[in-house]
Amino acid sequence: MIIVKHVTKKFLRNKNKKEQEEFCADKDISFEAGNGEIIGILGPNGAGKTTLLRMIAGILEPTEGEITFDGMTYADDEIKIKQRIAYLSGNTKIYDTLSTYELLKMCCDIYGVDGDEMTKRIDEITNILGMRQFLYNKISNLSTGQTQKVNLARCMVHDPEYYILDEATSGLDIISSQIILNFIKGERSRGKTVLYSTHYMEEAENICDRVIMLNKGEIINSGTPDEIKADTGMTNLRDSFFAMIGGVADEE
Ligand SMILES: Nc1ncnc2c1ncn2[C@@H]1O[C@H](COP(=O)(O)OP(=O)(O)OP(=O)(O)O)[C@@H](O)[C@H]1O
Repeated sequence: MIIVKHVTKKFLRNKNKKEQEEFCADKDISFEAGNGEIIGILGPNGAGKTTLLRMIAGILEPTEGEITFDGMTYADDEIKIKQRIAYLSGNTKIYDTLSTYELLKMCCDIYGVDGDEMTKRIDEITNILGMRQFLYNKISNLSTGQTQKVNLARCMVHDPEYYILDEATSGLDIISSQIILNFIKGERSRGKTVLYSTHYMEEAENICDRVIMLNKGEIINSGTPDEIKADTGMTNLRDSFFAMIGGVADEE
């Protein structure tokens, strides 16, 4: 289980040409994600989704608050946590002069997955994500969707317990998206914990057990998609979101 307790992240931004000001990218965020659950982190551009996931992945340190993974914290158990998480970020650069196979082998080396276990794991991942056809091609020659599959594949070679997925299906066609969504659902049924940020409200409604809706760094609602729809009197999450924020507004 991942527990996020009163997490805040403050950054400095330029107020004008001369002055800087502090602002909260995430403000007092608390939620829990249990084993066998997919939790959607939803919100518009700039809502604070990536910042939140980067803190949960141990890349950014919260200004305030605490994050625990089955009781472990980054302060005491950083290596143990990092051995158990998969973090997929929207802008990860991968070694594109390697082939998919070479990259997966390198990731296996990093996580200490070797011998028969490595062969089995690469084979499983290749089948699940449908990568057989381009396994030995250079990553620089792959399409956007194929590259995104490689990106997901490289963070799961160690059979992680917690998935932190930022825009996993961004830019993918419906077939590639569905392969990734099916994989995520499969991992949920194996008891894994999945945090899943997306702009696609319909997708979230489809796969998430619960969603956290963020706007301007704050949780504006959370619950099952059905609870949020009932709460706002809407028939879909997209309309619920607009109902909660009172229409379309400028970023602040
Ligand atoms: N390192 C940083 N320094 C200063 N400001 C930052 C930094 N990282 C993010 N921000 C700001 O924090 C706010 C939240 O950004 P974040 O990337 O978390 O939003 P997001 O919900 O993931 O947006 P998107 O959907 O556009 O990716 C934005 O206003 C962004 O400009």
